[in-house]
Amino acid sequence: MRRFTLSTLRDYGMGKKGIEHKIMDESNCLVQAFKAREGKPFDNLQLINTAVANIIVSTVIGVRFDYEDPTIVRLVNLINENIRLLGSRLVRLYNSYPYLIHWMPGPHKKAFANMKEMQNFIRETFTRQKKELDLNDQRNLVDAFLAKQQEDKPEATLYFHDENLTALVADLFTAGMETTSTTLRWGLLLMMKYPEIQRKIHNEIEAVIGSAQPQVEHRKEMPYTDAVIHEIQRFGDIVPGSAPHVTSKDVTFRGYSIPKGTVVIPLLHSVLRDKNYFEKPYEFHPEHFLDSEGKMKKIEAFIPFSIGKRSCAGETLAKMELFLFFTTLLQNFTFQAPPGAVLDLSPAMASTNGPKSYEIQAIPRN
Ligand code: HEM
Repeated sequence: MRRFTLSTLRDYGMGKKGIEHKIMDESNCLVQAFKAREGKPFDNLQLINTAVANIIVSTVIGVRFDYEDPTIVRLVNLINENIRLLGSRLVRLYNSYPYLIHWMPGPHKKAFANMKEMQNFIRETFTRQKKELDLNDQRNLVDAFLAKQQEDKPEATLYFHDENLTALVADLFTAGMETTSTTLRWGLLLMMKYPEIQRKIHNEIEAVIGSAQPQVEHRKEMPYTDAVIHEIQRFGDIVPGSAPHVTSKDVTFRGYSIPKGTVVIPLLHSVLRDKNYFEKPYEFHPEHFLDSEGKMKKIEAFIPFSIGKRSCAGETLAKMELFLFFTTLLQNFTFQAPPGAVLDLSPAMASTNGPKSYEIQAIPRN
């Protein structure tokens, strides 16, 4: 399924110019939506979520939605609520002792109900294109999946069944939306907190891009902005426990024997905060990623997408989104905190590490 997903996402634009243009267009829509706030304080959660969701939604089903469209708003709200519920104390306890907690009332019940609702919603809204399927003109990932269903091979019934289609689309929407938008929201919060860093990015944008549209090829000429984006990901540490894995055979690791079937939780958090690699692990310090000449420095402990065979399938897409959305927003705005606002950099409680809700002022730069 991973192989199918990666190659199909690639066929429909991921990692190509096509997706770059989609993100550039979406960044411009986001700029317009921010401008409509006229420099007044607002919470950027819904707008950033929806803009980022549009990229993965359009790759999977080939359409984009306006930011107020009830379909995308509902999708984003369901994902957000689940991310929040899955991080609650009782759900964490449930994950360790499911048999004990299962019958008790609590957020785990709501999380299950929500997941069901999301799957129904996805089934009804996003995957009902069987009737329109033209095998000679496959338009997106869902079409490609439905075409596989019709092949005369054992995989067609083993893997490419309707239930897996719904699960795959739900996973892609969740993985593709929440992570990138949370990182961008950390980024804007940090820009308000550290105006001098924001100023340096503005200067680099002026020197390298001017008033042109930011493109991925600008990144190699913008080491400071690149270093800041890396540091946002390191400091934000948004998936501290990666995804749980299970050993597929008995393993001996550094003298410890781990039997087959053991759940292993790789702590990306401890690597992203390793003082052997990062001079100031608990501070926001973009210089971690710059050498003495101000050039980008590669650090092997920078692993926010995890590593290995099952590392993030959307890494290339995510990096492109982070650079284009972030740079386009900073090209157009100076971000500042509303008067009297306290900028809290401790994460909110959820299954990913997102910032606590905050208000921001986007002051147009031209
Ligand atoms: C800043 C953004 C992102 C971060 C930090 C991130 C991080 C991660 C991490 C830590 C994992 C777990 C890897 C493991 O199990 O070892 C993962 C898995 C995954 N991510 Fe991302 N991700 C991001 C964006 C995206 C995007 C945009 C997509 C969209 C296609 C995506 C799709 C996936 C998928 C499909 C998996 C499961 C891979 C598998 O199990 O084989 N991610 N991601």
